[in-house]
Amino acid sequence: MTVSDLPTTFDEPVDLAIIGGTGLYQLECLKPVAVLPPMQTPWGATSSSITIAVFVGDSTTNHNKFVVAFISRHGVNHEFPPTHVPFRANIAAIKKLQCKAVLSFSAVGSLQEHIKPRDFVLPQQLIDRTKGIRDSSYFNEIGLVGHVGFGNPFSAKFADFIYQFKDTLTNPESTEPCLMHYDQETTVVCMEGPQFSTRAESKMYKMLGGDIINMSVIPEAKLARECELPYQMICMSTDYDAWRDHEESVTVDAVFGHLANNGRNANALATKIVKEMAKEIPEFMINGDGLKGSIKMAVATKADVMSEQTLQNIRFLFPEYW
Ligand SMILES: CSC[C@H]1O[C@H](OP(=O)(O)O)[C@H](O)[C@@H]1O
Ligand SMILES: Nc1ncnc2[nH]cnc12
Repeated sequence: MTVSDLPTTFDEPVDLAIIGGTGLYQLECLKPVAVLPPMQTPWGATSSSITIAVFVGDSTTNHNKFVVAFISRHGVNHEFPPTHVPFRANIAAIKKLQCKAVLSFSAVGSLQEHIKPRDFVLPQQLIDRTKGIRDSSYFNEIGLVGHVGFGNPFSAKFADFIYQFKDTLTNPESTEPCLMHYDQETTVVCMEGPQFSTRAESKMYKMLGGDIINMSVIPEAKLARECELPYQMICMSTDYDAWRDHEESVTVDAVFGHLANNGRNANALATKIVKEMAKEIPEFMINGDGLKGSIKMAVATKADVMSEQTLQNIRFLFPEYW
């Protein structure tokens, strides 16, 4: 059976959403059972079709079916630049599919000597340096106002879960091992792009406390939080950005030079994560990681003054609240 013969609908709830970024337009470890065409949402269509894969747990556990949905952030042919990725549609689709967490992959530049190209990083903090031109909220319009807590933008429980597989990473073309970096202070800077940073900007981001830099964690992380979804980004280092004066500043060639190894490691890591989740769904996915109910409290506008259109839109995300 080829991918085009697969069903284009899937009616069961999905457990985990995976978003692939630059160089990760599909995950080989996912054997698709359905491919949904780009989903239409009140915020437009998703950036790609949605691949559905099913994993079966082992007989020692009572949980025997685990469903994963995969979306390609930039489109499968990398059509959407970071500024124009339909982030709101992507996260709304993930919510509609009833996913319980979002695992996101991203190619990043390193702002620290000890984070080498091909290392992986699980950031826990972020600095937003985008330019305010992306649609970053579902609750930022006249007639619908919401203020959502974002002090801890990532899911530490999810990161803990991923970190147990740190030894999965390999680097067969080199004697240098690939490391996974994780602590509560590790910070990703998100810039607008699409151009890379100047050397002065790169040095400033280091001074601000940045460890890695990309162009896509904002607004993805904000929107996942607005959908009460535990969210963790796995950042895959590809370059040293522009702060090292003695070296050429980052180019797309440098980034692409590491994508194959990073892609292999992403597949290996995703396989471990999904297989382990299929054996036993982690607690943070069952209880919602402390986020359940937060949006009902965060939306300040009274439902009786919301327009029919507004209600229709938020019911797409939260039919249980409005
Ligand atoms: C081609 S390098 C810049 C590009 O790479 C990252 O993409 P993604 O996060 O989707 O892996 C970065 O955010 C930029 O969009
Ligand atoms: N140096 C860099 N800056 C921003 N995004 C990136 N993605 C990969 N490398 C990057």
